[in-house]
Amino acid sequence: MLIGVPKEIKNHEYRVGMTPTSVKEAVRHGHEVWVQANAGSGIGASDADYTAAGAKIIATAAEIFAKADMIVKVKEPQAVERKMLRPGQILYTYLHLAPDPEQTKDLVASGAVCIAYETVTSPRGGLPLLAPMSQVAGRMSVQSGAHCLEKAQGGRGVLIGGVPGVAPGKVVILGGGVVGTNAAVVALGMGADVTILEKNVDRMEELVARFGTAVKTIYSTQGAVEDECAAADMVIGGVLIPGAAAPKLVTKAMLKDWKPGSVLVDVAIDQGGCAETSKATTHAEPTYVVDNVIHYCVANMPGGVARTSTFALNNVTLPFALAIANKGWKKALLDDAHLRNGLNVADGKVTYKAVADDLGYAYVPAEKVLA
Ligand SMILES: NC(=O)C1=CN([C@@H]2O[C@H](COP(=O)(O)OP(=O)(O)OC[C@H]3O[C@@H](n4cnc5c(N)ncnc54)[C@H](O)[C@@H]3O)[C@@H](O)[C@H]2O)C=CC1
Ligand SMILES: CC(=O)C(=O)O
Ligand SMILES: [Mg+2]
Repeated sequence: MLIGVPKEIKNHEYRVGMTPTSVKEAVRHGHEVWVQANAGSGIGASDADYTAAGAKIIATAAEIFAKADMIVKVKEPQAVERKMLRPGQILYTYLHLAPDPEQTKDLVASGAVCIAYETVTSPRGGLPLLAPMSQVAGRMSVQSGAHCLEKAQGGRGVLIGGVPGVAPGKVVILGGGVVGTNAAVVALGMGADVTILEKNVDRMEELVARFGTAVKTIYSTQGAVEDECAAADMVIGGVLIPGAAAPKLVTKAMLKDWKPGSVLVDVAIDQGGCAETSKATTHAEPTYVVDNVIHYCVANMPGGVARTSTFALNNVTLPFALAIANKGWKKALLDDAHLRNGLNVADGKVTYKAVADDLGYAYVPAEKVLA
């Protein structure tokens, strides 16, 4: 199979779909890999590194999209990339379609086979191709939020860990999954006062088993969200209903009760965000203020630490990329129900129920497209 790796073009997105090591592995399995010139420059991988791994360096994305059987990316295809997709071409990347009707419309129109990293599942539960980026974003969220709390950034002027004699800042984490757990690791490491709001009782038991009494867990209701967030210096949004638009836990009306200069880091923004006032921002302009609350809503946070993120992502995406390339997408998806859960759009049909429901498309199960 001819695998194509274009350079990412989203704002300040420095990750790349395949590392030289991943390319070498694909070539070893008999595949041809075309990598766009400079695609790896953001992670310190040169064209020479890719050539040494067996890739062919191609000048433009257009040439890659025109010929490749499978496009391997990181971020959802931007409008100019969507125009280049071809019927039957495989697109393997993050998509986050539920909050993105424009992208969904274009992917349906393209006739391409669109496999979303974020909905592939695992026999052990969870979302294995989302998890490493959630680990990164969760850890980064506290680092970014702490920076926003500095006065020069418009923040409250609170040092998140406090000092002897002065209480630490209060960090409230909405959702105790991968983002939430990793945010807690860093917030606790910095000495913050940490509370996690969660809906899943088993998950709360796991959090307590892991962190002991160092974190407080509270069952997530609207009242709990109101009370805890109003007392917080930093709120981190890490809720998820897989594939669906994020639930709006924080209403605009709630913000008037929040501390002036407090910060909301809405990591869930790639699924639309968990606050009514959240809208996606970029690394170039990561924040804006609503009702004296700083909003940090960068939809590709891991792109900011592209080296760590690219290697972490490739660790989990490569085995499935090889399965698709070795067997062809239909057999790979028929053989593996968990990879099949990644199929969001194929042959002009929406094959992921939450996306179809949220955006008003007819839902066609993946099994029907594969029949
Ligand atoms: N902005 C960015 O750059 C990045 C964003 N993300 C996003 O972060 C979000 C969270 O991802 P993960 O932690 O991997 O998901 P996860 O599935 O591991 O955790 C989500 C948690 O939210 C909980 N939850 C659901 N509804 C809730 C509610 N009403 N109140 C409290 N908790 C609730 C679930 O029980 C679950 O434990 C996703 O939207 C993901 O796409 C992930 C990586 C990077
Ligand atoms: C998960 C995601 O959206 C990202 O890593 O950018
Ligand atoms: Mg997005």
